[in-house]
Amino acid sequence: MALADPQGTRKSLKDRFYAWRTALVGSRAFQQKAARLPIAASIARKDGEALFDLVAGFAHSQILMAFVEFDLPDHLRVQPRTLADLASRTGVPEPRMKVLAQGAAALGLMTRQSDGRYALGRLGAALPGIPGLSQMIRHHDVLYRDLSDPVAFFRDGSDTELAGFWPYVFGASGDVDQDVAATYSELMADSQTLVAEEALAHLDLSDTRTLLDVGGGTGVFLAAAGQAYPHLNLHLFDLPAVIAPAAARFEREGLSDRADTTGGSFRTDALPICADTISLVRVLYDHADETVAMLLTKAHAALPSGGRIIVAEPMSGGGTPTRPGDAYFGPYCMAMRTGKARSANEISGLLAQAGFRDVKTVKTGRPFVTGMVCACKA
Ligand SMILES: C[S@@+](CC[C@H](N)C(=O)[O-])C[C@H]1O[C@@H](n2cnc3c(N)ncnc32)[C@H](O)[C@@H]1O
Repeated sequence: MALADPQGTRKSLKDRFYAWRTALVGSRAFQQKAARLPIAASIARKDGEALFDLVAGFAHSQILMAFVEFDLPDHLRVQPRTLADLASRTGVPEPRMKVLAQGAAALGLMTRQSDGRYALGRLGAALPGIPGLSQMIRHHDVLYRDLSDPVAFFRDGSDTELAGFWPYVFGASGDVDQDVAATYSELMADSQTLVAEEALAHLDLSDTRTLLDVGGGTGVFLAAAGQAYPHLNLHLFDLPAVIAPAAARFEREGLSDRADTTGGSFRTDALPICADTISLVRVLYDHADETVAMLLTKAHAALPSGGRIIVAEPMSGGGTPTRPGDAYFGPYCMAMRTGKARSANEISGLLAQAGFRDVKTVKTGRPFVTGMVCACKA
């Protein structure tokens, strides 16, 4: 049922209920009353804590950054330590180290023992074992600066530092300096181990003869696929400046007799016709819709009939926004200035538009590592 509002536009009953609920929850008088009622008080307290966590989130991230920068996981790896010990190991004055250690303990990175020494908490102990995580935290200084003026960032954001950190996405000709390529490839390779693990846990490649990984970087995903499927032929396509470490990796891992690389740019070159499955791991989210549409059309052309495409990358939650997809990868991709975090539905739409059929979203166990959408060429 729709009712007229004072401006003359008609509001649905749902919208009127929403306006009433929003005014009520935002009213100080209601908040004070709710704080005295048993169930409402517990909801209000939880909401208050959640809001405060959001308010303080940027300080939490910087405690995490300091925890990593001061190598605290390493200093605490073998034994708990006193503040004086940590202070002398890091060059941080003891009273300041106490503030950091207390903060890290509150966040689960460290714990404070009854003898006053500090140890690694479960999260802090896990961190060094997660491939690429410390490097990822370290490179956040760049995004942090880009977000330091969020009003300007969301309004315009035309001059972001992160875009310079990942210059390859601008390379229309695939023209990228070797040293620059090495810096980003290393970070990508470290973190790709997790992505490969997650993707392969939810994929069956037993029927695939040759897997072409487009934008495959230094070959971590292909090498992991090759190790998991001894019959699989591997082919990597990436910018010429990027592929040399992939060939070296295949050699090191004893995969060279069934692995090949092609240097080129998917913006200007056709994709090699060699595979019955093409994967795009963390590639689409770097690019605008037009580039993605063009790339998927090239992938469609390169596949035989019945061939398969796999898109694996962190995704927006779409209709159900998620913290990793929408409150991290969304702004991150916007700071890159060329791409965006898309939902599985948006990716499915782009795949269908490129001619793919049987488009399916694959549910992964750790969507903050990667989501996945697969489709077939008819
Ligand atoms: C975000 S990285 C992902 C690398 C790897 N798939 C992973 O998940 O670690 C994007 C990759 O796409 C490659 N790439 C970017 N533009 C490209 C282009 N025009 N042609 C081919 N590869 C490109 C980059 O060199 C880079 O290796």
